[in-house]
Amino acid sequence: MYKILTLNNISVAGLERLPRDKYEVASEIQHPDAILLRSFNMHNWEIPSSVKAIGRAGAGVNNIPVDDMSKRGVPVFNAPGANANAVKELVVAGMLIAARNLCQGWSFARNLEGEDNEISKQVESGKKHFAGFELPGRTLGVIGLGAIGVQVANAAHALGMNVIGYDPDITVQSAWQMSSDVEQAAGVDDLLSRSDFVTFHVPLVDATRHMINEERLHSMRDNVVLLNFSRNGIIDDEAVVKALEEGKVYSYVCDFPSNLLKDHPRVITLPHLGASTKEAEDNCAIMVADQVSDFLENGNVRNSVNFPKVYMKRGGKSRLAVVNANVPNMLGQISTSLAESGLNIVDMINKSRGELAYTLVDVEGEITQECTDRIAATEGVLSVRTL
Ligand SMILES: NC(=O)c1ccc[n+]([C@@H]2O[C@H](COP(=O)([O-])OP(=O)(O)OC[C@H]3O[C@@H](n4cnc5c(N)ncnc54)[C@H](O)[C@@H]3O)[C@@H](O)[C@H]2O)c1
Ligand SMILES: O=C(O)CC[C@@H](O)C(=O)O
Repeated sequence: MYKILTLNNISVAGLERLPRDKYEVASEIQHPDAILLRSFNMHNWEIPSSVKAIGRAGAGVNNIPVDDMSKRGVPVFNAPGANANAVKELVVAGMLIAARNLCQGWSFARNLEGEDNEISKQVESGKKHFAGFELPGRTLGVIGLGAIGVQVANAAHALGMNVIGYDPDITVQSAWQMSSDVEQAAGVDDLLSRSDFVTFHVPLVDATRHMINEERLHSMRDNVVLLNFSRNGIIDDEAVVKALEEGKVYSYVCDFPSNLLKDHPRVITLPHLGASTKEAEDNCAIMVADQVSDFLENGNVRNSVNFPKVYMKRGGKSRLAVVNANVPNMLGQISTSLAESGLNIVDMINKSRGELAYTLVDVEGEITQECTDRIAATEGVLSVRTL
């Protein structure tokens, strides 16, 4: 029986992929084999030594100590693209909400008082304060052209906007999926100087932290609208509030409320709703549950942020899964240990990623505890499992 600890609400559609005869799933459980989570902050939280895999039912993994997990030989899985449509829809909504002053107008309407004919008069005299502008012909800058950025770029283009994108590491897959009308910016500064709206779809890492600061805000067009559905920390919020007060920035729409932002009249904060649709929650949970169970049961690795992609169809009687340092002669030592136990190799795959290497070996006979202990004791081996 595998034990799965959930640290956030994970959609039932995903949990149903873990059958009860093989999996015990709970939000409190001792010695879990794997953890499923969404935004729970795992930094400064003691991850039990029994954990063999972590599944993030979402895209961003900045809440998980990925480097520490790599040192322990534990793969971290995520769900690339599974919530991209949900975020795209919210970005489009955010542009419209900002351009048409919908929050301010709604708040005005909700506070109207008096008889209906009096309300009608206030509506006609007050609405001039909420006049907005339209999207076609305006330029949207998209920073980060991965699963979400590409969908946002295509949707904005379909709405008649000019779209400029920047991503130094765009994948071939993203490039294929993106409208050929999306223009490539020379860099962040080039994009910022030409955009009426700027939206961010990058992971939070050292290189993206405070990518929008006071200096960059000055280089932007007047009345720019900023949208941050990526992560708190990518934009220097204090600098944006200053730029809003100076009239440089028109509106700031983001998914990360704070005391500084939540009551500002030109800031619209939402409670981290980007991925909060039934469809996205189901997609993410199904994807990570499948990936984690395939790893626990078969050792296969799909969509890991720290492990190489490894898939091997089951053959032979038993399977050995070894995580080790990516140094010479590990494979030689593993196969020697198997040979010393009289085990014949049926199939084998070995892949590396950075400092890690991962091997699956199918053998004809039963792998003994003595054999796994010998492999586990080999210098550079981080973990060994028989499956
Ligand atoms: N608000 C939400 O609920 C929500 C939901 C999903 C994702 N997110 C956030 O959005 C981020 C992006 O998600 P995704 O699914 O598109 O991820 P993704 O990995 O598909 O795309 C990220 C893209 O950013 C690019 N990138 C990295 N550093 C860059 C830089 N310095 N400049 C420009 N581009 C850079 C990468 O090359 C990649 O193409 C996630 O990491 C997460 O933090 C938020
Ligand atoms: O789980 C969520 O609701 C948010 C997920 C989102 O931030 C992500 O990075 O995928």
